[in-house]
Amino acid sequence: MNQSLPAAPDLQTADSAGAAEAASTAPVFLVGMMGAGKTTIGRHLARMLNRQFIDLDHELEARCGVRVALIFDIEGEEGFRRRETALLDECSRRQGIILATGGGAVLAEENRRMLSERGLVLYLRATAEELFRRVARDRSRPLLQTPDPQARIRALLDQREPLYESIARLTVDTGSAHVMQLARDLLPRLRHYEQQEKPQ
Ligand SMILES: Nc1ncnc2c1ncn2[C@@H]1O[C@H](COP(=O)(O)OP(=O)(O)OP(=O)(O)O)[C@@H](O)[C@H]1O
Ligand SMILES: O=C(O)C1=C[C@@H](O)[C@@H](O)[C@H](O)C1
Ligand SMILES: [Mg+2]
Repeated sequence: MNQSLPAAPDLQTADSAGAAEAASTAPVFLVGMMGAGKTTIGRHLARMLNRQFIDLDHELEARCGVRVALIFDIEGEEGFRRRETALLDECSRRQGIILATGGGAVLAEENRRMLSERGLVLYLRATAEELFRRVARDRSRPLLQTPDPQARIRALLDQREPLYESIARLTVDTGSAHVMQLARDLLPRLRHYEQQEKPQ
């Protein structure tokens, strides 16, 4: 398509009361499939920990001024992945943030390296059936706009599960628990991890 996306504005910096402490704390990266709960749980976690929350898909949309689906339409998945990698490189350097990645951010080896080297990778796991239930009615995910989205989810999960697992320091089965409860249960695990990581 002969259309180009607008130039990107700068990343907004949200100040928070915990900014001073967060400035020296490694970022937390949420990975997992579409519908795993990265955006929803990440937002709760950030609020509970008084950290800045960044959602990579939303940040990309804010910078391009269009939705992810339109980026796929105009530039294809390849163009989207290039933008995703560039933005991940920038955002993953920020200390103290909670970053919800896109479901396919783990596909590129370069991205996996950034994630595992720069922060704590938390994998939100769910079965293909659960994922399908959560995203079935949502039309915003271009990779699921196929005649059989459930089969697509299964195929993507088979391909990606080993990639999520290869970089995850913590894994959480999201099952049927409420997202708020999942975030609450994660707090002590994150704190424990951060204590261990602190230089003695
Ligand atoms: N554990 C859960 N139980 C029930 N519903 C959930 C759970 N986790 C997420 N959801 C719901 O599933 C939908 C998708 O969640 P969310 O957008 O957070 O997923 P995501 O991992 O960010 O997906 P994407 O990679 O496409 O951005 C939302 O409506 C959310 O409320
Ligand atoms: O799983 C994926 O590949 C994607 C997930 C979403 O978060 C978006 O990043 C986009 O829809 C692609
Ligand atoms: Mg999301």
